[in-house]
Amino acid sequence: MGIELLSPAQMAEADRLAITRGPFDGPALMQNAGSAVAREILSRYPQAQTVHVLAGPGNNGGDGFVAARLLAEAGVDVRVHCEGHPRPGSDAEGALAEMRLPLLGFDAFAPQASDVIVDALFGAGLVREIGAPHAPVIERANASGAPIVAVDLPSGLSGETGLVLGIAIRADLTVTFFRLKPGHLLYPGRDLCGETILVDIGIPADVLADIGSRTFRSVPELWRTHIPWPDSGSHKYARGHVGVFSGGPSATGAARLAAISAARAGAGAVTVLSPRQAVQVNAMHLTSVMLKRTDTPEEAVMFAADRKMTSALIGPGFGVGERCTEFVLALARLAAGRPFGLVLDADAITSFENAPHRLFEALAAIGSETGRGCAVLTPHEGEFRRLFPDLADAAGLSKLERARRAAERSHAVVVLKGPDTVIAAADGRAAINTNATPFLATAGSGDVLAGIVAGLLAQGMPAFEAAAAGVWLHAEAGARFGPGLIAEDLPGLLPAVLAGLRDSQGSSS
Ligand SMILES: NC(=O)C1=CN([C@@H]2O[C@H](COP(=O)(O)OP(=O)(O)OC[C@H]3O[C@@H](n4cnc5c(N)ncnc54)[C@H](OP(=O)(O)O)[C@@H]3O)[C@@H](O)[C@H]2O)[C@@H](O)CC1
Ligand SMILES: [K+]
Repeated sequence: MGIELLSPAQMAEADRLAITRGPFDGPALMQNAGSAVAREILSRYPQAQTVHVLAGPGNNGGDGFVAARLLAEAGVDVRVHCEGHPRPGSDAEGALAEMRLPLLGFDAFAPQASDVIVDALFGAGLVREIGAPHAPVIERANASGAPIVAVDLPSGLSGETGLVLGIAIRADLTVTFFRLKPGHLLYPGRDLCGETILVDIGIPADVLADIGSRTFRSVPELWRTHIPWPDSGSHKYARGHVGVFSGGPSATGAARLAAISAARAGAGAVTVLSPRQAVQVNAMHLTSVMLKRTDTPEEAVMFAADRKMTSALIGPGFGVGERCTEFVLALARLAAGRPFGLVLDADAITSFENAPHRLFEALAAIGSETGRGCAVLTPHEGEFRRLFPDLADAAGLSKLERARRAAERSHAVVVLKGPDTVIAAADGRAAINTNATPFLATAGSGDVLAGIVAGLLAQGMPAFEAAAAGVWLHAEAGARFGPGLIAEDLPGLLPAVLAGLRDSQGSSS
């Protein structure tokens, strides 16, 4: 299953290129698409009394006509509901001509819970909010209790944004073609799709080179080759040195959680940099992780240079305010002159709420050339809004696009967290993570994630890949533990997840 994600416009281009190059023309691709839908229905719902096919005015409807014909040929009672006629000369018109089943209007659509519904109203061509006569049909389908199989996308769901345009089908199964679209993975779209299966309909993969998608599913295939496995010659400082900044005496746990996570992600050495008042409490809880009293940005920078620190994490538990911004700006200056990964989370993000441009200017100076530093921001939605209020409030802008624009503006890799975490780089690449578990929504979980990313950066992993891998590793660890998970459990689960990754070189999920 390819890892590229295509917007509906890119998918239309893929169809067009495939038809131009062959071997399949438009009607043949439609035949392949419709027959995949019919095949799934026959194998999953052999007991269905009646299959209702809802067909729209475009080629999505055409897929529905093909499926209807094949199901009828297989002996299924099929009722096709449609209003209007496909565009003359379209592939859908050809599919309708071959079907030879009576066309029923939407008024005659009265499904029973024991039936199956095929939603072929709209797919990639949905361009505006759904109204009459389609909205009431969608409402009736959703209320019927019958399983719904969506062709390409649940109608009403934007394949580009994952958002609903007015009203949308709530499918049990979505059968889509060639490559997934962002809307299959971004919420609420992911919920509306039910199970999503991807079918090869004969579009050659080489059309992707012309389309140049820069959006991906974040699976190991995307970043596995950049994971920094040690070799026999690696000594501890060759595996990177991470500095994690601690808060005051009553806010030290977050830094320690992050520090141990960085170490579990493979960093050779990790130091907690602690203000004087918190040194005692940190010392009581650290063993392999080192501790350094650090009260000023100057001390931090000096220590980083002396001890060859290769990444730093600041924010978790640190405290919001001018002191935090000074540390961040000093670390950004440090990263501008050397290979150094800077991870900014929680309070390090919030501290710039009133002057985000100060942060963005500092991060711009880091640049993104090889051999220089890099920055990763790991906001949840609330923190994102503090730095990028206009993007957070832009109606109709997808999570993917918000993260992408934020990365471009901040000159950093942005990890916009949530059940569908998006990782975006300033150069336009973006990935959607898909292995999250709701059990990760627990205190301290974000500190662990930030620590893992800092640990990977310290070992020289490029920022976009390190951020994407960190999100995946964190989620995978959470999924393995399941119910009862607390953040403290996560670092200890990383070794098994990493070992699985190393042992499964070549697998794609
Ligand atoms: N040969 C191929 O190319 C292949 C294509 N394939 C299939 O084709 C699908 C894409 O087909 P498509 O481009 O025709 O788009 P589709 O989703 O059917 O809708 C377009 C129609 O809907 C209309 N419309 C839009 N929004 C509306 C609204 N809110 N309310 C009301 N009307 C609305 C729009 O009207 P218009 O904007 O033109 O007024 C237009 O008439 C793709 O998802 C896949 O299933 C596969 O078979 C593989 C081979
Ligand atoms: K559909």
